[in-house]
Amino acid sequence: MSRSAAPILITGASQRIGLYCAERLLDEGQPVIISYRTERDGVHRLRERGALALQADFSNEAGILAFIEALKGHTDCLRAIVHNASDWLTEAPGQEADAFQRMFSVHMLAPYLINLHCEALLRESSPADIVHLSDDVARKGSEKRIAYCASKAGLDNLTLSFAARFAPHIKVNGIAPALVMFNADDDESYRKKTLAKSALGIEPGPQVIYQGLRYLLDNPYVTGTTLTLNGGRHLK
Ligand SMILES: NC(=O)C1=CN([C@@H]2O[C@H](COP(=O)(O)OP(=O)(O)OC[C@H]3O[C@@H](n4cnc5c(N)ncnc54)[C@H](OP(=O)(O)O)[C@@H]3O)[C@@H](O)[C@H]2O)C=CC1
Ligand SMILES: Nc1nc2c(c(=O)[nH]1)N=C([C@H](O)[C@@H](O)CO)CN2
Repeated sequence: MSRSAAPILITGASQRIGLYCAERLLDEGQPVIISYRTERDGVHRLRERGALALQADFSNEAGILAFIEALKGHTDCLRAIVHNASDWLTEAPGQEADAFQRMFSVHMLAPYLINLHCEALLRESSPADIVHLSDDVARKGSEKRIAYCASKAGLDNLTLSFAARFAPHIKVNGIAPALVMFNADDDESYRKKTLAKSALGIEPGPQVIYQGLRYLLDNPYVTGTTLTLNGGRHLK
């Protein structure tokens, strides 16, 4: 009896980019598992479309390990893992150490532990992929989000190490976007200033991330690479 298609896990898919990519994968008949931290309309929509939604908070080791255990209770194989979950924290006065710990946990410890504990599930699928969602800002640093940026730079390094460790069966790549989509509370001044930072000057929307994800999933000869999707921000 043929095995049903192995699911793709997208973390942090209750809204925005993760939700968009989960919906596109479902459109293609791809089974999807998501993690979410907050019960949002997007989670309900994905469940209605047949996705498995597992609640998880990656801000500490216990939450990450609890998610891994829950995931293994639902599947023994994975086509891919997309590490999308992220918190975009600034250094709030007096909260610096907490911010650093949370950024490290969500952007580095969670991908690290999930990759190590789920390697066997990925080896049940061929092809098999890991994709880390990073940030173009890791290229130059960020005075306003020091811990966020450092943790994304560390994530880029995890891409290199896991690509070497898991080859040839599992490909490991990253996507480093600059502005993809604004947040609802971004004011006109911020939007104008941000759009001016790239050569192309647009807010492209989440479809550009899905195009990058599709490329990485479909291409058998790419590993240890981080795709830059930044509108030419490095040219300004
Ligand atoms: N949007 C953009 O323009 C850009 C995005 N990126 C990167 O792309 C990815 C997607 O971006 P975007 O869609 O804007 O991301 P969001 O800011 O919408 O975050 C995605 C999800 O991460 C989840 N999350 C946050 N903290 C935790 C935690 N401690 N444990 C578990 N889940 C958590 C949230 O879950 P919940 O809502 O359920 O609480 C949220 O829905 C991110 O990695 C981001 O850094 C990079 C550059 C630009
Ligand atoms: N987790 C998140 N990371 C990032 C976000 C976001 O909304 N959530 N947004 C950005 C910005 O778009 C930035 O690239 C331009 O202002 C970066 N990371």
